[in-house]
Amino acid sequence: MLKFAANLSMLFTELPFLQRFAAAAEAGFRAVEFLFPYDYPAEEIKRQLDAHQLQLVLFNTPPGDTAAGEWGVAALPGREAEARRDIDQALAYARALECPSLHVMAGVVTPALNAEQCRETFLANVGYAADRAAELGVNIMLEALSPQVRPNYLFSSQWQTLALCDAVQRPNVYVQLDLFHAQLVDGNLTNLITTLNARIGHVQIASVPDRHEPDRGETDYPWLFNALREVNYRGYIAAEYHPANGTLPGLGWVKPWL
Ligand SMILES: O=C(O)[C@@H](O)C(=O)CO
Ligand SMILES: [Mg+2]
Repeated sequence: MLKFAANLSMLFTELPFLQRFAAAAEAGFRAVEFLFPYDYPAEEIKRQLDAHQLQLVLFNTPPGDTAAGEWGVAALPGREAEARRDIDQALAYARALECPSLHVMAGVVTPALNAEQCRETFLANVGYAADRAAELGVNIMLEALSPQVRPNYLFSSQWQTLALCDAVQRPNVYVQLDLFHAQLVDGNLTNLITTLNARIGHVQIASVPDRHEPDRGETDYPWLFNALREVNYRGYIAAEYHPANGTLPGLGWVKPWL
C-alpha cells in the first residue's frame, strides 16, 4: 500500500503554518512534511502532530542566508562549522518530532566556488550527518534540484544523487526522488524508479511543467505509482506542489489513496 504525505510548506498555505496540521488531518492525511521547523519550538510542532495524529516524515536542514540566494550550506567550503551546527540543530528537532528522515541541503555553487571542492565538502558534511543520524535511527536524504527551480544547485540529476550516496558510504543515506525535478532533468522516470529502487528513501510529486496537482501535465502519476508499487517502495510519497486553485479543491487525486 502506497503512503502519502502533505507538504505543509506548499499545501494549505491559505492558513498560518501551525493551523495547517489540523487542515491536513481533516483532509485525510496521516503524514506530513515541510521545509523548515526552525521558526517554532519543537514542542509547539509536536503538539500539533500529536493533536491531529500525524506522523512527520521529512524536513530539511536550515537553508542559510536565503536573501543572499543561499539554499543550504553543507556544500560550501569554509562553512563546515555552521553546516555541522545546522545538522545538529536539525537532528535535535528530528528527535523531538520523532521524524525518521532529514534532507541535508547542499547549496548553490556560485561561479566564485570550485565545484569539486564543494562536492568534497558536501560529502564530508553528509558523512557527519549520517553518523550522527544513525545514533538516532534517522535516515539522511539527498535531493537533486532542477536548474529551472534552483539554478546552480550542487546537483540536479538523480544519477548525481546516486553517485553521492555511493561516495558517502553510509547505509543510512538515500535518494530523495522528487519526480517533478527528475522529469525536468532526467526524464525516463519508470527506468529511474526501477534502477534506483532500494536506494529511494523518499518520493515527492508535482505536475510537470507547472508544479501543480499531479493529475495534469506531462507525467502520468498513476503509472508511476504503479511502478513504485512494483519495486515494493515502502517510503512516503509527498505532495509537494503549488495548488492551482486552492488546496482543498485540488485534492481529488489523492482521495483514493488516503
Ligand atoms: O523540491 C524542493 O524544492 C524541496 O523538496 C526541497 O527540499 C528544497 O528545495
Ligand atoms: Mg522536492
